[in-house]
Amino acid sequence: ASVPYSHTERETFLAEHCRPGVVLKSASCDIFQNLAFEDWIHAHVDVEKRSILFMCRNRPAVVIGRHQNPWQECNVPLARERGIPVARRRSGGGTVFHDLGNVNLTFFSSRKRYDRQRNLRIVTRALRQLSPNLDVHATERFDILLNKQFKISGTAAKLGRTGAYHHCTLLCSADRALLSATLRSACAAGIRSNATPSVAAPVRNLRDEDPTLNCDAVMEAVASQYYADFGLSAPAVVVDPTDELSHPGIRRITQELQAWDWVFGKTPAFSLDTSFEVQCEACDTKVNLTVGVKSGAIETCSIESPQDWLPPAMCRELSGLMVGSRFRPSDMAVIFTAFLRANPQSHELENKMHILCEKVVALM
Ligand SMILES: Nc1ncnc2c1ncn2[C@@H]1O[C@H](COP(=O)(O)OC(=O)CCCC[C@@H]2CCSS2)[C@@H](O)[C@H]1O
Repeated sequence: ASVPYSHTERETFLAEHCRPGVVLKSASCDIFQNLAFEDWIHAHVDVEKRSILFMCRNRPAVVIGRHQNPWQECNVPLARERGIPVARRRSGGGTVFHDLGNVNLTFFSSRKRYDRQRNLRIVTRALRQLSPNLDVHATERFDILLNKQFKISGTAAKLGRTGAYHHCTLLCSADRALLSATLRSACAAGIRSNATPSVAAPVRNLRDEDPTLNCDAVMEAVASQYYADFGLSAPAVVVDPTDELSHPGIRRITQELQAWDWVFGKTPAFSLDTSFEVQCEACDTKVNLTVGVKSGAIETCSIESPQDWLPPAMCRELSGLMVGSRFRPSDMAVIFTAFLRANPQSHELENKMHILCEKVVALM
């Protein structure tokens, strides 16, 4: 299918269209819009005829792999508090952090020409062109390492029937403190599941090695290296992933990617076994929580508290109410409020219920 990438003149479009390879650069810094654009290209463009390199940067975001558990991979409550979206991509693999100091590159090609090492060679060559002394090499698992020890790029891929894409990150000047903080889970130790685990690695920014390197220079160098492979030279074409006219159906894809049911609801079944400290008459005591979650909904739940903190009957009733609801803060708030309305409690017990609700929500 032929696709007008932007509202450029017909001549320009035809010229772009006839090329065997084209570089597209996103006008958006929204993770969901950019992931939707990848999906859209994958579904609508005939990559047998020509290859595409799509480049974008995103505002801070955590991007998990298709078969991962967000609660295991990142600090979901912290991300929420900071307004950092968690996105689930369609490709497999591990979790990475994005911000405007991180460049994302997506290489679309036919399945026949799908070659991740070749794509990564384009990237490492471009980097060496900008900074000849840079020690950058792709590994067997398709990471790019700086000085043989620091990861600057991670890879994931999606193979279709005829077409495929390989996407990778490139750390230029990302916020490493925020990267570590968001990728440190608050409850990973208590989670049991067979979701794909990430492979944590020490990371570094290219800018720390060579202060002259920045995202724009890196994107430009990768684009020329990519074009050089086709014997071409041209500027990247700017595309707008919110343009429904040029990309019919893209809004719906964006909405699907943003939905809680996709990001959190698609988590492979898991159990969480954890405990938290609560104050009991000036001394600390522990409450245990065990939940089984399937398709984002709580299937089993048990709350165990010392009798003098919360009566066992109350714990049982609450656990019962939690079963069937979704593993997310808004659902918990509704349950705790409904419980207190139906069972008025002493001021002390009501206070304890609020504490319990806060502790449970802080895990979600
Ligand atoms: N932005 C970025 N770049 C490189 N490495 C990173 C990044 N963020 C985190 N990490 C490190 O990689 C591991 C996870 O490595 P792991 O190998 O488990 O996963 C990946 O690499 C997946 C890459 C996905 C690329 C897609 C391209 C466009 S949308 S996302 C993490 O624990 C950190 O140590």
